[in-house]
Amino acid sequence: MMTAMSISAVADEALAFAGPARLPTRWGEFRMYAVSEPHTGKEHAMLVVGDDLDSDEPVLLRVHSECLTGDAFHSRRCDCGDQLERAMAVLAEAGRGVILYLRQEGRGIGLLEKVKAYILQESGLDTLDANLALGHQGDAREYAVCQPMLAYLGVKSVRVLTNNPGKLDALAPWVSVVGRVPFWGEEVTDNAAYLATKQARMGHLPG
Ligand SMILES: Nc1nc2c(ncn2[C@@H]2O[C@H](COP(=O)(O)OP(=O)(O)OP(=O)(O)O)[C@@H](O)[C@H]2O)c(=O)[nH]1
Ligand SMILES: [Zn+2]
Repeated sequence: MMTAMSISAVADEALAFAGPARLPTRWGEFRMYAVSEPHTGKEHAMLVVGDDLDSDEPVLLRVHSECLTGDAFHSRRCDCGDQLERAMAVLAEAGRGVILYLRQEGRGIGLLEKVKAYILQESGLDTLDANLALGHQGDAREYAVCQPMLAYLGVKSVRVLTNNPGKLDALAPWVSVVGRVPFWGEEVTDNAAYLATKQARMGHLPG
């Protein structure tokens, strides 16, 4: 949950937006925007399909946190890459929707620390305890930047593709969250324990 201070910190900040540019994909054509956050140096992305995002009809929304290992390398330690592909397929099929791709790798701890966490997991810790053992929060992500990103697109109400109720709570102050679309990636041997831990210890809803 964001504090009022962190919400206003982002709202007051001059984000830089570039776009839209065409992004043709195997699922269909998206419009892509880049969003630069000066105070962190992070560059987020927005993928958009369809029009009239500012109408009263809720927009399908996926808020996806960066996972280089899953999204780019197709690692099966998690379900992130599969979720990203499914989100692109669902939105392209629906003909209207938004993906906010947030550069908060490793639930916000960064790639270096995530790899350290993976090594700890190889000696028996689960995904939550590995973060804690390294002195991090279990989930260090924050979603305040979603507010100006959605406002830039004119999005007023959303149906969110997620199994993480925390994301709905995080978005609720800024946009009308009218529903949730249950959303998960493929479960395989290599990610089964990870998915089980998310449900048992991190508040995730079952698929
Ligand atoms: N620290 C850490 N981060 C991980 C690990 N596995 C995946 N991640 C990161 O977790 C984030 C994705 O979070 P998830 O818990 O899979 O899913 P979610 O976004 O909370 O929920 P959904 O919307 O239902 O997908 C990405 O930033 C990944 O890089 C891990 O073992 N350790
Ligand atoms: Zn992942």
